[in-house]
Amino acid sequence: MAEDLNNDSSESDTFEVIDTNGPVQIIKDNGDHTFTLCENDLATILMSKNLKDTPVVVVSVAGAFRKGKSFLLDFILRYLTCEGRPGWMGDPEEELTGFKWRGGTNRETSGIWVWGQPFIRTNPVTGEKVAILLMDTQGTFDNQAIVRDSATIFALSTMLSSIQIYNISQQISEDDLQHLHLFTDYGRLAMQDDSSDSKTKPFQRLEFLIRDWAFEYEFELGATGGKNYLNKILAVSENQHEELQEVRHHINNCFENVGCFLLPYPGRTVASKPQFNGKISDMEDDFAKGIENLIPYFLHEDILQSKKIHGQTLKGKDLLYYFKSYVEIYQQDTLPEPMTMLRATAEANNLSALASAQEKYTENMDKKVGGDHGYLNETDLTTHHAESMELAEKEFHSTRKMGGSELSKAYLDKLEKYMEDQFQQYCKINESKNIFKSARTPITLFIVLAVAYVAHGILQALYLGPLAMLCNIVFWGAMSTLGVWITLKWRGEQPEVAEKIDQIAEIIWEQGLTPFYALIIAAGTSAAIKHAQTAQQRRKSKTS
Ligand SMILES: Nc1nc2c(ncn2[C@@H]2O[C@H](COP(=O)(O)OP(=O)(O)OP(=O)(O)O)[C@@H](O)[C@H]2O)c(=O)[nH]1
Ligand SMILES: [Mg+2]
Repeated sequence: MAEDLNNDSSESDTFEVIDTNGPVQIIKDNGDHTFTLCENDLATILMSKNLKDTPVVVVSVAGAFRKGKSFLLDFILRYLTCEGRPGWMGDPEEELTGFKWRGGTNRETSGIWVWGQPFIRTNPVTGEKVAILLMDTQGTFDNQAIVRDSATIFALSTMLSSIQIYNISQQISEDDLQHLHLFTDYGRLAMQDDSSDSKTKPFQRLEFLIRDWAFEYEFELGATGGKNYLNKILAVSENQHEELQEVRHHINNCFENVGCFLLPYPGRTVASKPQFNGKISDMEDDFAKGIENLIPYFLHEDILQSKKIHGQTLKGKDLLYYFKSYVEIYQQDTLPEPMTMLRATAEANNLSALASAQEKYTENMDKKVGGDHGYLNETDLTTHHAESMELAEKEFHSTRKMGGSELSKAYLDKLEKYMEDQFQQYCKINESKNIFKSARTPITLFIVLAVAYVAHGILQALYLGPLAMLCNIVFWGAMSTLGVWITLKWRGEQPEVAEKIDQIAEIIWEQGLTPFYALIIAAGTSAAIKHAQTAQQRRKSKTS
């Protein structure tokens, strides 16, 4: 039934030939929270003669770090290598090799690895010939990873596998479900495709694998106990909190099939002896039996299903394309940042404090500078802005927030920037209400034409013909500009031309009329003072 797959690179001679006789890293952790696809190495495997046009079954193991994922994959390897024949578990004294695994606290697997030699099988039920590809992943939440790293690896392995084995220690906690929710949603986001039918589930098969299961008296070991246990965990009831219900609905909506297998504790040697090298003789019998039952449950030829995306079966060459495009999506900045619950809550707190502080500012500004109010002089406007800022900042500080002062400071800066921007808008609105200012252009033009008219008359009387002519030109120039301005304003056309006229009028006003106006005011004031002094002197002399 099985065929040996020899990598024939004749059709892939654009790739540098690599040794595919063992684990091959296909996604590299760059150590700076970014990942790179090892395209050449992946292409060497997926574009090989036998795999390129063969539907692929991708078996992935993902979950928290240091929980025996690579160790399990090495037993899957033995099963596939022996084609599942009796005794496939091997010699009880044989060392366990394949994907690298070891004890200790430091992470072993980094990025994503696949076994370089896929296994060809034919499903006896469907007659479909498929190639099985084993995928080992970096554990989530190791001490070097941020949430995005874990989410990226988990999401990529879920998106690109047909069986995702979610490896969990001891029992399924709400935490495990929340993480699954976050990671698969991160995957679903990257997979979003307008052409896809939103009713089709994005992922195929999810298998919870519970290690060190200790409650055999409640749920028996193996797939049956696992199924019952999972039914209990994923049950949705009306009196459950909305958040719990949502996670459960999400899992059901994301995966076509969900299963669970309960595996017992492997014994102290496996769990904590540094000398342990994977010998079956060092394992508890129950555990070895569990492994023996578990792998056919996952990989029995009858239930093998090739990888499908949007309903389309993927062959080796298609999988290469999807790897490239999905990794690329995670390398861009277009996806939202997945966050820890604490960070997300803290950001939500700060955002809501920011929103209410912004509201406070606009509400208070509107009291004096809003649409219904008249023009406010510059000093009062600035004072009112300062008061509103103070009120808004007080509002921001009075809201309780998680995340500490550093995060809070970033939002306070945003608030200040918002208020400054808003203030500029308020200044413009206020300016537009200044009737005198809006009448400045016609007044200026009118004064210019009046002065030119009078000057023309005087200069003509003095026989200064050329100068009088110049005044005449200024008069008609000002008159027609005023006509154009009034027409444009009235019809609301070509505002840029009207604006240009306003600017010219402004210059004439500032340069010519304002000093003249100041002169008149000064002269008027000094005349008034003089008049008052004379009147006072007269009164004094009368009384004496
Ligand atoms: N308690 C317990 N330990 C196990 C089990 N299976 C394997 N181990 C031990 O777990 C340790 C880690 O095994 P690995 O396969 O390297 O774990 P991993 O999850 O791949 O680790 P990372 O690659 O670092 O994420 C080894 O010492 C194994 O002997 C199990 O079912 N229960
Ligand atoms: Mg590992």
